[in-house]
Amino acid sequence: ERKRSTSYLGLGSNIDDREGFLKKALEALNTTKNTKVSRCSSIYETDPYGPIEQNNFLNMAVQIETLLPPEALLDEIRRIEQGLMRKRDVHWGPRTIDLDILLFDHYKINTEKLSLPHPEIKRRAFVLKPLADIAPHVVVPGINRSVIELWQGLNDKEGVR
Ligand SMILES: Nc1nc2nc(S)n(CCO)c2c(=O)[nH]1
Repeated sequence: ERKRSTSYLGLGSNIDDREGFLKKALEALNTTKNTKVSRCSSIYETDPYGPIEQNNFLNMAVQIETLLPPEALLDEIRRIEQGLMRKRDVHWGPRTIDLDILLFDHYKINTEKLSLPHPEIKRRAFVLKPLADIAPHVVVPGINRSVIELWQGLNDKEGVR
C-alpha cells in the first residue's frame, strides 16, 4: 500500500482579497484526494521579493500528509492555482495565489518539472519565517541544516512583518 508522506508548502498571494485566496487554497488542499493539511503557520505580510514592483504579499506555510507522490501533488497544486484564477502570465509578477512545494519527506529531486527541496528555500525570508513556525527542527535535505538555523542565519530578515 502507498506510504504516507509529509510535505511542506509555501503559499503566497498579492492581488485582491489576499487572505481570502489563502483560505480558499487551504480548503482546496484539504479536499484534495489522499491529502490533508496537518499544520498551518501564521500569515505574514511580506515585501515583494524579486525584480518586479508589485503589492506586498501575504505568505504562510502549511504541513500536509499525503499518499500522493511528488509529481501527482504538483499536478493537484497546479489544478488548485488554475481554479483560483492563477494566471501564469508574468513570471515573478503579481498572482492571486502561489503554491510552492518546499519539502517532500527527505526527497532530493531535480527534474524540469520539480526541484526538491525548493531551490530558493534557504534564501527567502518569506518562506523560512512561516516554515520555522511549523517545522523549526526539520533538516533540509542537501543543505543539512534545520529550518530555524537557516532562518536565523539569514542576514536580510527584513521584508517579513
Ligand atoms: N514576499 C514575496 N515575494 C514574492 N515574489 C514572488 S515571485 N513570490 C511568489 C513565490 O515564489 C513571492 C512571495 O510569495 N512573497
